[in-house]
Amino acid sequence: MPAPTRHLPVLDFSLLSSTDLADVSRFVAELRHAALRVGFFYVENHGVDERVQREMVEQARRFFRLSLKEKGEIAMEGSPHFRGYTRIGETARLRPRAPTAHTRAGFPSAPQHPGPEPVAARVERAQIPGRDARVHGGAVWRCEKADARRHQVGGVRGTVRRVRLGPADFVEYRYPPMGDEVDRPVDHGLGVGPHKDYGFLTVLMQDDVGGLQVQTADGEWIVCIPKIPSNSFNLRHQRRSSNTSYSTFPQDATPIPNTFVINIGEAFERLTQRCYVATTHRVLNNAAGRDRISVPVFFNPAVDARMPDVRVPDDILALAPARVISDVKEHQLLQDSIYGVNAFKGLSRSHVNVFERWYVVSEEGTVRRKEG
Ligand SMILES: O=C(O)CCC(=O)C(=O)O
Ligand SMILES: [Fe+2]
Repeated sequence: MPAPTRHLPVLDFSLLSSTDLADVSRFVAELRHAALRVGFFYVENHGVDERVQREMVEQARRFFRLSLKEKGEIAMEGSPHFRGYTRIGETARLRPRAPTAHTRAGFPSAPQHPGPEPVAARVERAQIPGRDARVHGGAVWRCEKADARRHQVGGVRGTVRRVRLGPADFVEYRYPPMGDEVDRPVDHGLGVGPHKDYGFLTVLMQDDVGGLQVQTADGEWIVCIPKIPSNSFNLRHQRRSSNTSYSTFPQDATPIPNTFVINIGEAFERLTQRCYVATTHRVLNNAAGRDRISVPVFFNPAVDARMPDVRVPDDILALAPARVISDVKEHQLLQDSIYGVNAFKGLSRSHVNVFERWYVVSEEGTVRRKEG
């Protein structure tokens, strides 16, 4: 098995639309390599207008600048489905030493469940000053383009299609810098601690501040410099790297303008019998003195979807990494075949206050909604 790579690959998404099949095959081969060996990669030439991306980040900034009172009106605590605003330090305040304690504010704004759920509906309809609904629509990555080609990526063609998808889960995050006087990060400096995403695929847009880090299969939190041979950005890094070790680099999925960062999640890992491993990642509060804004879109199975048992071809299984070291504990990983059961457990761990407000655990250990 080849050694795990220390570069985050950059994939040219436009190859997928090429009329030359060799381009398409190249893209698929690179995608397979990126998903198998790194679990994290950038895409460029994705077709989403830069103006829309800028507007999206601006919109998130505008949202986070609203008063705590305004944001509090759509606080997550009001939603049994873990939708809505979480303020800076909420998890840190509740469990300062817990690994889930971190310093960021978040606003998951897509409704998770169909049907009448008053708070989710309120969040969806909320009249947020300066918010332009068209930007939301435009910024969702054009996945259907990839889907239309239906290429076999590592022997799981058709498999993902057997799992019913939920609505894309759209979140805006703000990470204050270390030393922020008002929103002081917890001392360990984690904007969000080591974790794997729960679902299939995460497509992340980030501003230019940086702080996202990736853990390699050998357990190191390393330098993930993008590998773009023809790009001047990377040439700068390469020159600096000529006689230094990787670890002297900033250990970030360094922002590259006009790219998205993509990673696979635990649902994909489970579905492929851990052949494609969801990569552990974290975000550090930065020392740059500026807020960082990120906008991940999570593509997940529907909450009530059952993950099928899929036979992964032997030649693909043979490519699976023999051993992956991760800061995420095994027992926190997808154990249940119903996707939503796992997602619920994860959300309950991260948002203890929301869980305690809406749910009780019976003596036998079952969880149910509180009455009234
Ligand atoms: O903000 C980021 O860069 C990553 C966020 C993240 O990993 C998550 O919310 O799952
Ligand atoms: Fe994540």
